[in-house]
Amino acid sequence: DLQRKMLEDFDINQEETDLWTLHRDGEVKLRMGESGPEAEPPLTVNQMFTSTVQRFGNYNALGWKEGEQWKTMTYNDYYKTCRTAAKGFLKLGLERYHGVGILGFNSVEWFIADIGAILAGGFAVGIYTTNSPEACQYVAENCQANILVVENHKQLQKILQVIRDKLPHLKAIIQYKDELKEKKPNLYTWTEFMKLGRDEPDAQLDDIISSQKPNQCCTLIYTSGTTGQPKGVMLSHDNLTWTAFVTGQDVSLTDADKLQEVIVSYLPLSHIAAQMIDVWLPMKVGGVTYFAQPDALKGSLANTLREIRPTAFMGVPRVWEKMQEKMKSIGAKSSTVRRKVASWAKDVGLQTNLNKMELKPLNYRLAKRLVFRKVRKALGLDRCTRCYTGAAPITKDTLEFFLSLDIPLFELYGMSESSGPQTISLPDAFRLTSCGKVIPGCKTKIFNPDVDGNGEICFWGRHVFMGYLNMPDKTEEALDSDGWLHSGDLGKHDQDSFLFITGRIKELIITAGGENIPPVPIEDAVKEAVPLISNAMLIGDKRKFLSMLLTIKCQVNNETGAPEDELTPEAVELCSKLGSNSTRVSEIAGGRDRVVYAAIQEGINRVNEKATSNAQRIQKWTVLEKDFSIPGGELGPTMKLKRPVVMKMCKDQIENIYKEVLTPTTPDNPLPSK
Ligand SMILES: Nc1ncnc2c1ncn2[C@@H]1O[C@H](COP(=O)(O)OP(=O)(O)OP(=O)(O)O)[C@@H](O)[C@H]1O
Repeated sequence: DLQRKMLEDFDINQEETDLWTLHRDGEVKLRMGESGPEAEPPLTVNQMFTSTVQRFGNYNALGWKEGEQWKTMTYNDYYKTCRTAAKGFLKLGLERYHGVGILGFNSVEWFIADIGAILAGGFAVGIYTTNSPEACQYVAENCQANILVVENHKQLQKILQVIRDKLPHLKAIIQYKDELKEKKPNLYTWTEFMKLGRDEPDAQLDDIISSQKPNQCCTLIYTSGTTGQPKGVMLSHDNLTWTAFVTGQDVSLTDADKLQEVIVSYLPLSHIAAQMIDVWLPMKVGGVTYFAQPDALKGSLANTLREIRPTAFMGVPRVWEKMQEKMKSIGAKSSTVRRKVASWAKDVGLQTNLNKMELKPLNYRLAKRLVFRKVRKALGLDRCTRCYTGAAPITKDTLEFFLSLDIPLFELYGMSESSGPQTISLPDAFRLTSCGKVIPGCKTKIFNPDVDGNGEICFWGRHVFMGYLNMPDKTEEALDSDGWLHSGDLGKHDQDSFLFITGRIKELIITAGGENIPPVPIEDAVKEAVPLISNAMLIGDKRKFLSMLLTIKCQVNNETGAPEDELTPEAVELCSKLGSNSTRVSEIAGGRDRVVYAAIQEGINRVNEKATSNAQRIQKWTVLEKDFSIPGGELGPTMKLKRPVVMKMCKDQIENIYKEVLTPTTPDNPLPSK
């Protein structure tokens, strides 16, 4: 009854709306159920926020560092400031269902702009800081941004480059850090912008807020483009508030008055995982979010974690891999005794955790005292009961490394199109390499399973998005007529309903001979066989045979994150073990280092020996002059390979590979030969 009343109050007519829409002002049917979490009354963002303010108004909501000092803001002030920002946006001419693009590193201003945009009836739209000016323009134009909020002069310059004639909807730009280097019309500092809002009366904002419905769009998440042009994923108020509710319950987040949850915000906020974990989940339970420094991923994150000691922490696989590499290199330098103790403890840790012993044996307790506790303290994870990984596949090696240190990494799996999570692994529901079980109130279906139970993973629930803004074909591809979201990922369930991801249909290679080949297992096998390799990309779509682009492990520029020519110390050591003196990529690429090339060929031969068919063998390969990177554009923000981009960038090398060929293949002679 409460449910019906709420729907009536919102003037939501469930019968007359579809499960999806393409329009910025569209409404969708809420996927509500009769009981359980599906029956939870729907809420707008404003309702969720004000309910938390009522309960936890005097608790800290946000924390940031000024000089050496951490400063905080309470929920009361957080809400007031968001309203001020909302009034500022309205004053600057933000129209209903138009974008406020936010381009910058995580900060208080980022959150306030995001929520301010929503309260004012606009769309909050995160833009990746690594985007080129053209990519920023694409997003800003696609969401019809009236306002752009940029971090600093560097980001401002990108917008100024594309502003002329190309952003007809844009009315104002706000820069939230640093002084303005030059005055321009309609360019504001954060202080000037907030002053605008403070002088505005409340009536217009209150009218907008009271007209908002949970089944309308409030946020656009742009996909990062691993599968093509970014798409604007429309998320409704209900998508965000319900997903925060159900996920918070699933992972047992505690309300602020019991034990306040503490989060460190550092992953790109334009990604749904970071938004859900840093903004919406803490808001649901009255948690506090502290902002890391902009150079977090260049090294300062470790300090922030030690200072803040989060109670839950999520890293994309690359973050955990980097921690693993660092710990290994520190370990390698420590004394023999320490190394022996650590190695013994790790054996104990892995065994105990793998066997999930309820009663922890004595040697485990000893290992905990001698090693595990110290490691956690050094990482700043001593009170972090939940460490998560997700957004991209992680290797078993990294999972086992952390498990052996008594730090189980709980996997999350989901998409922007599912407001974040679809499955989560939990302390009492954990299988190594599985990404857990479906979150409560949602369903997973394996579509078209093969004999092993492998098929496309499909999602259903109130977390499923509204549609892609103005993209009928893409929306129809993603959502079938019953409303199931087709993920494009391959996976299967074990007998206990744990989901295992086994590949991505979206990146399946279909050779000219018609064979379907998932590239990731082959790429991983090559990386494992040849430790010198940093990245590998399999080529072969519509081609007669498979080939591979390889990059070598090299140093990364600390400032820009761009790959350099110099090899990593590990790579230099590997070369020297092979009998090569190379210390730079340029000494290897293009076949210049025969010794290294021979070793790579040998590794590839070993991988080929295990290939399930001739068509799955790598016939040719080449080493590129530069490693893949985010600033280079080959990797997305969660370090997933952007295959279409690499295909374009390496067009010439790829054509070369397929040029000087080889006798054509026939069914009788599937292996091309010279
Ligand atoms: N735990 C996980 N293990 C393996 N893969 C994962 C995991 N979590 C997410 N993924 C992958 O990430 C995809 C979702 O990515 P996301 O919604 O962030 O899109 P994106 O990277 O921004 O853009 P695009 O649609 O261009 O790939 C999933 O479909 C799946 O392929």
